[in-house]
Amino acid sequence: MIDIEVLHRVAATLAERKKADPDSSYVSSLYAKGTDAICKKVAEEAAETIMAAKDKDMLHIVWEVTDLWFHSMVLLSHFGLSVDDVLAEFRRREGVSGIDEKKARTTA
Ligand SMILES: N=c1c2ncn([C@@H]3O[C@H](COP(=O)(O)OP(=O)(O)OP(=O)(O)O)[C@@H](O)[C@H]3O)c2ncn1[C@@H]1O[C@H](COP(=O)(O)O)[C@@H](O)[C@H]1O
Repeated sequence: MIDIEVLHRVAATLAERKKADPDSSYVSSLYAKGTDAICKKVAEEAAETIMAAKDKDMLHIVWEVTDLWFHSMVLLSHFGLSVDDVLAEFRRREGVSGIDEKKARTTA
């Protein structure tokens, strides 16, 4: 299994890029363009993931999901949120069936 620490290392780079020159860094250029541009990239990568899945193209599914995770991480970083916020939410949900969770939501 590959160590999840790569996500933390990339997240640390994304934080550093807040101080970088948008001409020399793709991530800085996205921060400079702002929330709408970052959201647009997230939507584009989600759409490209769907197209790869429809084509049953395993290599492109992995590439597009990586692009989707990456741009989602840029979005988190843009709002001062971290990978750990998402991992903590996964941990909170761990073992809770989506079916049970939905039932609890609709009866509340
Ligand atoms: N993981 C990534 C990563 N994944 C994808 N991309 C870039 O995301 C961009 C958008 O992907 P697309 O497929 O939409 O490409 P495109 O059509 O050319 O893009 P647009 O012109 O539509 O914006 C491409 O330029 C990819 O190179 C990434 N850019 C950076 N990283 C990480 O972020 C770090 C910082 O990057 P810089 O800020 O550029 O130094 C890097 O060291 C990496 O660890």
